[in-house]
Amino acid sequence: MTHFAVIGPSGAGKDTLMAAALARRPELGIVRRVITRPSDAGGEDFEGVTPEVFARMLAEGRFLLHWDAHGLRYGLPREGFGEGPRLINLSRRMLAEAQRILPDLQVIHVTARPDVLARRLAARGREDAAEVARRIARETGPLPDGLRVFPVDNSTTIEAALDQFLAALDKVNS
Ligand SMILES: Nc1ncnc2c1ncn2[C@@H]1O[C@H](COP(=O)(O)OP(=O)(O)OP(=O)(O)O)[C@@H](O)[C@H]1O
Ligand SMILES: O=P(O)(O)OC[C@H]1O[C@H](OP(=O)(O)O)[C@H](O)[C@@H]1O
Repeated sequence: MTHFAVIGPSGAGKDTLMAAALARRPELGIVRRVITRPSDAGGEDFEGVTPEVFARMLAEGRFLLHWDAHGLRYGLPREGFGEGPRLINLSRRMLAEAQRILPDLQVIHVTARPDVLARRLAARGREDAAEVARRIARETGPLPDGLRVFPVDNSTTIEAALDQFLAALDKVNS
């Protein structure tokens, strides 16, 4: 089984590309995240919980990995990992820890030009303008060494980025 961490700045298109890849490669699974965000927020398919419920799940050892970002808490439930390859929408800051826990970890790094990110986040409308600005400004530093990283540029069309994304998946699985 191979684990693919899908990383990159907010608005780069991680969720869009993961969903599109799933439609084309049915053997893939996506780890459904637990997030302290209202369940009706849209975008990815996730489990929305209150901070209290998140804290309880954490104390019960329910998460393989968890992190905080954008004023929210994110958890990857252990039951989301099973047979078959998995796509994982992961914080860039979690890569080193994820690599320790999942030694076969491969990384798909989705990026887009900053002006494109800003336009897409504004159009998505999930966050207000101040939060969009904070997301654009967020820096996470260099990626850790020793990981196999496949870059995907999603500055133009989703089809062009999906071709790069699927090529990365196929390279690992071939
Ligand atoms: N190539 C593209 N062309 C036009 N719009 C796109 C493209 N890729 C993604 N989008 C749109 O940009 C917005 C951001 O994409 P998405 O939510 O997939 O990004 P993300 O990386 O998962 O962001 P976040 O980390 O904030 O959840 C969405 O509204 C999506 O429909
Ligand atoms: O900036 P870094 O640390 O890489 O990522 C932090 C978090 O930001 C995004 O959250 P969301 O999907 O917009 O809620 C990513 O999915 C990730 O979980």
